[in-house]
Amino acid sequence: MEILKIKGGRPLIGSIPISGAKNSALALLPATLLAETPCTIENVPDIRDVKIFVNLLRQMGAEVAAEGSTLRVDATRVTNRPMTDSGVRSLRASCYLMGALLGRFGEAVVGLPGGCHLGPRPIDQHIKGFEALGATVSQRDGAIHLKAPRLKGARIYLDVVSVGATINIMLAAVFAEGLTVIENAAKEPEIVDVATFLNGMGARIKGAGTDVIRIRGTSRLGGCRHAIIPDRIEAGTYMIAAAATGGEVRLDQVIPLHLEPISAKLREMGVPVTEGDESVTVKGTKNLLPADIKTQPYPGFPTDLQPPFTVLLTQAAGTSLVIENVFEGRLRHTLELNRMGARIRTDGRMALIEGGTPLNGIQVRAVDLRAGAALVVAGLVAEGETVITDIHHIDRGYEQIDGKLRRLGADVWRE
Ligand SMILES: CC(=O)N[C@H]1[C@@H](OP(=O)(O)OP(=O)(O)OC[C@H]2O[C@@H](n3ccc(=O)[nH]c3=O)[C@H](O)[C@@H]2O)O[C@H](CO)[C@@H](O)[C@@H]1O
Ligand SMILES: C=C(OP(=O)(O)O)C(=O)O
Repeated sequence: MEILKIKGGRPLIGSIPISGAKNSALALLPATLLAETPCTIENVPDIRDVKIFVNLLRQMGAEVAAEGSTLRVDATRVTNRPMTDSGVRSLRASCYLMGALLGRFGEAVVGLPGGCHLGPRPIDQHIKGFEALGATVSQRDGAIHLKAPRLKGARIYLDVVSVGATINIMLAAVFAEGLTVIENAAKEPEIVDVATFLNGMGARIKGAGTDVIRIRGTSRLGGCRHAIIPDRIEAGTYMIAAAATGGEVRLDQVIPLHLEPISAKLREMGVPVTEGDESVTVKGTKNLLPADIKTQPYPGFPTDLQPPFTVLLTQAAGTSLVIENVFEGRLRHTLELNRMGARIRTDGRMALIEGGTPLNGIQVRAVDLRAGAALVVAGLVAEGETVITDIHHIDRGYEQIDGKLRRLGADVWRE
């Protein structure tokens, strides 16, 4: 089991490129199952979740060839088989096999998805969507069984704004007869990326990025070439780390508009953020103001950046409030941060963070992906050496985190 060691106290200085978005890549890979000819996907992040998903595609009979960060996926010889192994159960995005296999074969057996433990993560809205399209859905032996001899377009209102349900319904609906309308759809940039990819394959999807998405069914899709959008969560993590260490960091290959919820919050705290065409620069300040964070679906403040942002708030001059509106169990990182010297009190979905608390390097455990990212930021700020265990969680979503941090002058290594 690898660990990360960080000697804190050095400001991050310099520039690094941001990789392709995890949450796009993990939806585009299953989307390739819908194409009759090979797809080429550029800017694929080299992260653990992608490797696991590529293995799942290979298990199903797809040919996947990599050249640098470009993947060529030929899913023409894929056969439908129950997908229930540990890879499926370790990924949240494996739930997209339901929509993609239902769309392609009219039936699917897919194990219940995994992903970060953030409290309950139901899939009732995915199922509501599949049923509205005409599928029968049942759960047996830890797997979802779906069947629909013919999918028919329908009007589907999501009771909660869900990234996963929006994408899954899009995947199933591209071959549904007639018009499917998703109302109260999620608006994340990754959803727009998936719709752009599917449209490149020949699908007819309109409205992605708004809360009403219209999908007119088609009978065939072909492969296409597509470059994944930059990972706004990876970028946001480094923006936070730059601010927390009082450094100056330029992030290249980003879409500044996607980072606006984070840039706006940093500016509110007195941290200058400047935007180029495809870059953002964050300049740390000694006088960090406190701020309140309420996580929301896009374009609100992203839940995935709440854990690392909490660390920044421990360094502000005053008390800050965090309200985690998306996942009820996403404050577990605060326990480890308190062991490092933070003073954070939690109550349900709320955390009250006392600012101006020095952090000390100790051994801590990454309980999930972004809790792990929070500990990395804490380690960069802390006095002394921080040892982070269970870093396989961090590797799920950050490409070469130690290498990128070293390029910015951090004293961090993997053992
Ligand atoms: C692989 C991937 O893209 N993961 C992202 C995706 O997760 P994921 O797609 O799982 O998150 P959702 O947007 O679906 O979840 C949002 C909220 O809706 C609830 N819900 C969701 C579906 C459902 O059927 N019923 C239901 O009640 C969830 O419990 C949660 O409270 O979006 C989250 C919210 O931006 C991010 O944190 C994750 O990084
Ligand atoms: C919650 C996350 O991922 P997943 O949905 O894949 O568990 C995340 O990326 O922070």
